[in-house]
Amino acid sequence: MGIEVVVEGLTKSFGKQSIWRDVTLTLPAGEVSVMLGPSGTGKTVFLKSLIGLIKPEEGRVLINGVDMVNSPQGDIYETRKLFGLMFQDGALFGSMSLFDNIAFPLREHTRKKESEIRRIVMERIEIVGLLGAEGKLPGEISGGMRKRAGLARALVLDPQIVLCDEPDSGLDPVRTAYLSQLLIDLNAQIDATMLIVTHNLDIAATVPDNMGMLFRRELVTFGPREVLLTSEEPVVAQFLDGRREGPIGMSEEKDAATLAAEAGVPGGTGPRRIVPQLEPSPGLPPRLAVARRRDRVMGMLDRLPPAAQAAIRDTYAYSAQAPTLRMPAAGSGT
Ligand SMILES: Nc1ncnc2c1ncn2[C@@H]1O[C@H](COP(=O)(O)OP(=O)(O)OP(=O)(O)O)[C@@H](O)[C@H]1O
Repeated sequence: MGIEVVVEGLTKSFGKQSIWRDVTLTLPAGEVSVMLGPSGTGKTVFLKSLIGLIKPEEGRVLINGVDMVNSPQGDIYETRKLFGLMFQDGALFGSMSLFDNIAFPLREHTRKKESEIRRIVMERIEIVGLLGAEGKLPGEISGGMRKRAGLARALVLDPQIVLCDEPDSGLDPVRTAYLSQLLIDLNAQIDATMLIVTHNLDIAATVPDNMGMLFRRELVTFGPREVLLTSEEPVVAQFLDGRREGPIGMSEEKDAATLAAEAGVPGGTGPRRIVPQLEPSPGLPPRLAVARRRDRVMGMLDRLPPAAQAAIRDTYAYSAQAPTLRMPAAGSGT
């Protein structure tokens, strides 16, 4: 099972530029979480802070008792091996075949024999639906395939925590839908704790158990998906409705005059409809996180806003009756 990630009071700036302050949240073990936020709000910096690649000035990131901010480098390096990382561009080596790209972490960080490496790599290639493409170079395949290869590479060291930085960037809506299904299938197969950074509203609506949002140097909210999806917080509502009216401007924040001029412009289009979360593809095991999440969320129900409580009750009433929202299995063309 994946490992819980506890973030406490994390604060980061670069020189005089404050990125975010006092970020506190817990990524529950084995569940899928999404971090939303307008461009430039420090989502990538947040991911890098979780693995100890960027040092926040204050706060802690606790993983299995190791603080990824303040522990000795050796402990941070060891704990980093628990992570699988998928970067925006797939970060593949252009001169290596997909097979060699995906095998790279195994050859670099383990002493496994080539036969064992082959078995692991082919297994991960199958999980991400790239069987048959393993001999190709990254330049010979589509952007969606490169992303899936990046995901396969993130999986070879059996990570217990998977971080994906904008896995949908550059993908069309259909490819993004396949990718959403792949992320849920992956969670069912490996039960890892997953954090996905994205702007994509379809991924946000259908994939995560939990959602958060960074804006104006703060974590606006983080919790069960129903909390954010029913939130009336202006920045959350604007982001989820994809509107221009609201606190988010072209350069992240609008000035007071623009906001005042917008006062009175009708906002959203009424209550948002919450679509059901995706289920694993047929033939895959159920996600173990589902039962754990249900117990966890029901235990905190009376502390959540009324709209979120109602949505959570609906979620579980719905899943008891008709547990199916599913994309076809990923094909090799995406
Ligand atoms: N190593 C660094 N040194 C100085 N500033 C940095 C560094 N890394 C990131 N920044 C700054 O931190 C801010 C947040 O960047 P980040 O890439 O985390 O945003 P983001 O929310 O991931 O954006 P996007 O959604 O556009 O990818 C930016 O202003 C960026 O210039």
